[in-house]
Amino acid sequence: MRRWNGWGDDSIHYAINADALSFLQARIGQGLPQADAALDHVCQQVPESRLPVHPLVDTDALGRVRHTLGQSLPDWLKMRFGKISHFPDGVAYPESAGDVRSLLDYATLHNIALIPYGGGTSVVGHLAVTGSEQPVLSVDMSRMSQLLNLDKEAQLATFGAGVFGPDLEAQLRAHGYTLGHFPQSFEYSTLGGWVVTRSSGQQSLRYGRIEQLLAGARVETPAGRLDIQTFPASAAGLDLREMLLGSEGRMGIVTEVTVRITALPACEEFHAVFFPDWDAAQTAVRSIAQGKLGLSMLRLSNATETLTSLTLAGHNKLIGLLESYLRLRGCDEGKCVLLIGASGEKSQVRHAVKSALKMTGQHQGVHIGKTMGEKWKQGRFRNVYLRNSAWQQGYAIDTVETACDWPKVKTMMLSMEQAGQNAMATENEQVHAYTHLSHLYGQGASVYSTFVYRLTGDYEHDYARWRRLKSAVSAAIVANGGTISHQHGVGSDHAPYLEAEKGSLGISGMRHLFKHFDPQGIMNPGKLLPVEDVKQ
Ligand SMILES: Cc1cc2nc3c(=O)[nH]c(=O)nc-3n(C[C@H](O)[C@H](O)[C@H](O)COP(=O)(O)OP(=O)(O)OC[C@H]3O[C@@H](n4cnc5c(N)ncnc54)[C@H](O)[C@@H]3O)c2cc1C
Repeated sequence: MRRWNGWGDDSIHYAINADALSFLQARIGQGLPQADAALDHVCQQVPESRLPVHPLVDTDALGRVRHTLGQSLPDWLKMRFGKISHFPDGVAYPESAGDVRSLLDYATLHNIALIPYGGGTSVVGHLAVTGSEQPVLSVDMSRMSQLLNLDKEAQLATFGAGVFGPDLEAQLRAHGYTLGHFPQSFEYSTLGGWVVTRSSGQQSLRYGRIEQLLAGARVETPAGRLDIQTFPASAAGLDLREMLLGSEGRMGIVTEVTVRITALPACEEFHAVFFPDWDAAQTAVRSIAQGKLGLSMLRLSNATETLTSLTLAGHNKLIGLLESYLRLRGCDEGKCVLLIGASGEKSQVRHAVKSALKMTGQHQGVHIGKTMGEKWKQGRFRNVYLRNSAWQQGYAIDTVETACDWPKVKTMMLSMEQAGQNAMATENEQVHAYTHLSHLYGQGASVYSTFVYRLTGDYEHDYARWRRLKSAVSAAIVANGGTISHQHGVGSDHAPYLEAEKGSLGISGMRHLFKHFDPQGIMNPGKLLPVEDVKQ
């Protein structure tokens, strides 16, 4: 069963090996294992629902607890410490666009705030119940998950928006296709969620971000139904897909999505290349990205992330042998690992990998074959479970990400890590910070930093620590000319930083757009734009 206060299935445990634990203890100190609040106890805190009766609305406490929060660190703190101050008043599970329309009419009539709920994997507070006089209904889309149409000639597939990643891929695979969208949250996130948060999958270099995969959609808004038609390309004025992408549930509820699919690749390979230092590695990946070689993935870890991954991998002897070999080839302390993925016809894959390896070779890259890349592929959705095990050992793991142009990438990486470490230095606490470039473009790259630090066991204290680290790293992103999010979206946690990026005219344009579709301001208030903005 899905864990209510952490990541994934509660029968899956992925322990941190003893060496990795000692490594962490040596860097940031011994963790303080935490006792979690019991689900029963939290259910008892759920207040009486303020919702009028509706046949689709369920007000039972367990369902409301399960739909209260997402997966950000502050969400975890609230769930683990049992400190949830606001719950939705009910949950609805629509099965058709007609059900969604009926819920919108009900919400409009009774002035109820609606929070569309996909898979609940948001890491930026998209699902938070803000707490006001207005009752709140969570609309869980998971029952709208069918493949509704498959046009093989145009390579388009239409799904109910609540379809989860594995189900979507299984339905396509049965016909020989893939969407190729694999965010790390793939197992528990949904197509509708991907669209409205502008998600990016690990193999976006081949398949594109969700922006490129989205062909059309059906959205039920308080003002009526919006059908966004599919065209291979169009010069007919503004592109309505762009209004939906990144709308974070503020425009309406997406009920159907049509996506561009690709025939399943005949061949897929993941290779690993080590570089002696960051500068050589960054120059190599920039050249590869700008060379448009037809790869599916490039993922470059900095030295600390490389060391952390090797330690977490276990297999001491094998890693020891690998490190001796790398040392002989000039990659010692400071080495950085690059994973290279390629998918397609065998000849395409061979050609793309060969060209990439030629370029890495020109920048002192040492190719070590496919084993490490294949291991990464096998564990790519399992590694997330480490967040649970780290928590049990008394450590918090948080991530912050951005994207910026190539000339800013290295400074951005160093500034983000430093900002996170400085934020904790006031308490004399150490932060284990490391970074990778997760998505690479000709113009620049996403910069994705992870911060591991100790929990104190006190909710207020841990929340204040998170707030301080998040603010410091976000300020560093803005100061260094990055976007406040490359792939996680805005939600409530990034909303204060949006104006720095869009400008006041841009923000008021968004405000007016949402008001057009949602005149009463009932759709996911307080996310993306502060609540009062929409009502102006
Ligand atoms: C461990 C982990 C790893 C992650 N890795 C990645 C990654 O690699 N790439 C990436 O892009 N993101 C990643 N994320 C972030 C998250 O998975 C994405 O933001 C995802 O797109 C959210 O989808 P969801 O279905 O879970 O949406 P939810 O979290 O349920 O909702 C997110 C927002 O979308 C709205 N929404 C959801 N469905 C609909 C709908 N049908 N109509 C209207 N609004 C809707 C909600 O109201 C909310 O505002 C990760 C998160 C975690 C926890």
